[in-house]
Amino acid sequence: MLPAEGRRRVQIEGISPEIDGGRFPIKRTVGEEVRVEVDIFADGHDVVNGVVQYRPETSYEWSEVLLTPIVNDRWQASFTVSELGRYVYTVLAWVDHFISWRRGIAKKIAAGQDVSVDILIGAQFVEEASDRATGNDSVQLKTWAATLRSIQQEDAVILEQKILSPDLLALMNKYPDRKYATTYDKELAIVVDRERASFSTWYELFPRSCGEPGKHGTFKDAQARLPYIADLGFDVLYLPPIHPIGFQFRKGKNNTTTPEPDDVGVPWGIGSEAGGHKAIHPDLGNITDFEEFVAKAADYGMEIALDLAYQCSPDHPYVKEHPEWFLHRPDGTIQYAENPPKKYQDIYPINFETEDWQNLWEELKSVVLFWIDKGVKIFRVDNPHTKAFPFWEWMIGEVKRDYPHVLFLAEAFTRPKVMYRLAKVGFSQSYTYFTWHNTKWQLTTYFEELTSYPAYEIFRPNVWPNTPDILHEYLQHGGRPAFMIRLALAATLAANYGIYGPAYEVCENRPVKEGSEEYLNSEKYQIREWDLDSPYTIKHLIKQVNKIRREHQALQSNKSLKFHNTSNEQIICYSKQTDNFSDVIIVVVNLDPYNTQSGVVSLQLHLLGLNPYQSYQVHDLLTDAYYTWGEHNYVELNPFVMPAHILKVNPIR
Ligand SMILES: O=P(O)(O)O[C@H]1O[C@H](CO)[C@@H](O[C@H]2O[C@H](CO)[C@@H](O)[C@H](O)[C@H]2O)[C@H](O)[C@H]1O
Repeated sequence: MLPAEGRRRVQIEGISPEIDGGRFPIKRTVGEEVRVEVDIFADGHDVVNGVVQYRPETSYEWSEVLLTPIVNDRWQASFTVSELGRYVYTVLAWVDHFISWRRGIAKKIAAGQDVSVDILIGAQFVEEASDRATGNDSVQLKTWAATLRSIQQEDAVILEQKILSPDLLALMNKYPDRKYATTYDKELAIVVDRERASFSTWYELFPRSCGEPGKHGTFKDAQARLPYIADLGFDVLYLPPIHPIGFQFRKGKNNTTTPEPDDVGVPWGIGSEAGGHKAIHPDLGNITDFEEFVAKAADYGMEIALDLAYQCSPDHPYVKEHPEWFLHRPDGTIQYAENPPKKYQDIYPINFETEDWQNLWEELKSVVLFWIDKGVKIFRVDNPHTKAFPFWEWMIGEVKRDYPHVLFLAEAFTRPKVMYRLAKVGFSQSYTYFTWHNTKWQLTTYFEELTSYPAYEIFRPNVWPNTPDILHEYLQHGGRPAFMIRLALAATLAANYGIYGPAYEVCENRPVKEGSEEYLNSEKYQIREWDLDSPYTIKHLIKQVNKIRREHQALQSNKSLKFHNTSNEQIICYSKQTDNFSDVIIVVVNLDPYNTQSGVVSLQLHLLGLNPYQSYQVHDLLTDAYYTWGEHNYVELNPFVMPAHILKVNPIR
């Protein structure tokens, strides 16, 4: 069968970014640039030309930006996304007969050949363009066509001046002949989020631990903690589930399955007679208290992130009202949830293969809409990898269509492909393996992967040195210096990071038993009191580091992250900078929490916009010291004093 149009000679291939053949969108935040690269070429020697077309998905009008050649038939163009929501982009390319003609005639003139017929051909192209143009441009092009026709072969100077005039070229570029243009056969999507998606500083807090000693804390008590958390410089306050907690199979302190009558249970064991995912734990307060809490947090510049844990305690109303949403075993019981080797005896997982999946999906979506209505704009999603991918793609897509400012953080610690897929189906941010990566090699290779194509386009890392589930042995054994080191790394390697506090700032390091990553007397199972004024706390460092992040744009994105050589395996060095080098930050960290380490860091100065033959000044934003640096620099860091340098580069002009 003949193609509908066989005269489209340009081939378009190798477009980037394009995720899985265009199946998934890339991610950007408002005001960010999208750089598109593509191979375009045609048969023969004709010159090709092309544009990247882009538009918000809801608009019918394309904007265009001209592609420029890089090398070897590879072209590039960049554009900026300025609105929240989804955009699409594609490529259009054509054989440019005018530019091909111009290039050919230039060579012939240079070789002194007769170009009288070529001039007439060019005039014809210009005339045709005048028909495509309107207004003054059309008049000008007609004049140009007449001028060309009047040129005599003998007028060598005029010949060159007129035919090769940049003004004529600019005018012709406005009206190319795209009759036989090739359009890339896909429109590729972009999800454009608000800035907090790419730069955020999280603090995880159990509100029930904010009360008077020995009493269950309320939202009102937690409200009193807001100035402290805001003062430390956090802008997202994440609360573990705030719903009623079940009684059947409730867990006791330290994850025992034999609770005392006064044990408070685990917040993730959601649902009791008092309600399910749309209810508030009666001991925390009521919906009005919650809304007040959200508003107060906003007054302190913080957003509340709510935990979205789609699972039910055996007492959850869904278990009675929708038994079909759970998988019943032949004996009629429901298997409790697991994330091997962890056992969650107090919760039932939802069965995403239920016959009634449409109603289930709608109900789960309604949970999100319910809390959006109460002022929540960020959801930290518990264990998303244990729920079906099609559900997430649908639910997040639906929610973001109407509420494009809403963000979802995927709390999945699982296989890399699964984690990336969750990001592709819509999660705005993702937890990472940072918590377990402590060596220079691990950190370098992992962050190089996260900041390279294609991960960079889809996966926004949110790194946590600790969580209520993970007290890494590095923190267990490394003492206060270990907490300082991991904080400095998290806050500077990734634009999104968080800590589980106050356990972090008070350097809580006792595991439930040797070899376990679980905390002793974990706040997941009991109310805890924390000494926020202990002399051991690292809150001053946290405050300082968060201030540095806010004041330095270089640290608010991951895209420029580059690692530099160091002569000592215990010392890691990396840099970040803004596109125009207005803000350049070099970070050096001693990874050894036990010993002073020293060595030489060798910087790739061209990556930092610095002249390799000139020294420059660095200002340590942690200690306020100044040093004069060059390409190779000696460093010495005592982890008991300050295990890191965060250096602002001041070029000497
Ligand atoms: O499975 P993950 O390591 O990703 O952990 C997340 O989900 C767990 C289940 O929701 C949650 O576990 C906690 O709640 C369970 C249900 O109440 C309880 O059985 C577990 O003992 C408790 O750790 C975990 O905190 C969350 O981060």
